[in-house]
Amino acid sequence: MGRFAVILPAAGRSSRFGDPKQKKIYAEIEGRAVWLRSVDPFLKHDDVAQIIVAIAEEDQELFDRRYRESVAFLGIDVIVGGAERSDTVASALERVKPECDFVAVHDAARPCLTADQVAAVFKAAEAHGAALLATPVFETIKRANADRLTTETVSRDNLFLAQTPQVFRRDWLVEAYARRAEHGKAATDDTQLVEAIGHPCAIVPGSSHNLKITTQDDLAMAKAVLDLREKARPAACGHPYADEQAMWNDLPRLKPSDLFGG
Ligand SMILES: Nc1ccn([C@@H]2O[C@H](COP(=O)(O)OP(=O)(O)OP(=O)(O)O)[C@@H](O)[C@H]2O)c(=O)n1
Ligand SMILES: C[C@](O)(CO)[C@H](O)COP(=O)(O)O
Repeated sequence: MGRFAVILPAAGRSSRFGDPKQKKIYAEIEGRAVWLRSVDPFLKHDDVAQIIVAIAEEDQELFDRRYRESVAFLGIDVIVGGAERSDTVASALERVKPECDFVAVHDAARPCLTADQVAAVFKAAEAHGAALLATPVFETIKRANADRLTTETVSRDNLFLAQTPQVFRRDWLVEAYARRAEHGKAATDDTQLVEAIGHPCAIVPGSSHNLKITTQDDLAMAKAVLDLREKARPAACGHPYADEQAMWNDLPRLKPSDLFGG
């Protein structure tokens, strides 16, 4: 089995979140910060050897004050990120321990990831060298001009929405970052850079529930997802599903009474 380092980019500005008092990753859902919820599913995985959280320079004092004990207890390494997401990942990559042969990158702003999804994307990365969670595009895609008038309908065949975690052989990701200047424009995710050096990345089925918090609406949605998941837990209500993934697979066909009795 590989040894995995996990990088959580958490150094963004939350400019689209629209809350001047608090960045999205520090918002709390049922008393636990979004960034800590994003770390949680990795803590359950035996092959995780290191977790690195990269925060913004201006958040250092707040982070230390609020999370010093959690960080020490969980053995998390904290570093300062950069101006763009890829700068943040590049800095974190330099801190990965030598014994880690795979690196997972997961947005600190995706708090609804599950341990089963982590296990699936780790396994695919071991098999293919690189893997990411993604969901198929189900809606009709329009291209518009600057006046917001549609000009074209784009085929959605084989189109996917990229999520995180994105997991790579360490040597591939290091090479991709070493050559990122060749890429031309800023990469919005890490698979772009790995694809650019010639390595396809395997798609592992994600879920719309693994959403990235960008706006306040997304925070409300993440709260609803986690609330639903908490209520649907087998131990909480004694429904017949012992395995969480089996329950999620069946969810579209279930009646509320199957989950909650009555
Ligand atoms: N310089 C940056 C920019 C982004 N991120 C992180 O990358 C993830 C995805 O970025 P995004 O959702 O765009 O976050 P923000 O940059 O904070 O949001 P916005 O673009 O609205 O300012 C987030 O966990 C964010 O903290 C980062 O670590 N360093
Ligand atoms: C990495 C990512 O979450 C994959 O969907 C996304 O690309 C981040 O995008 P943003 O431009 O930083 O919001």
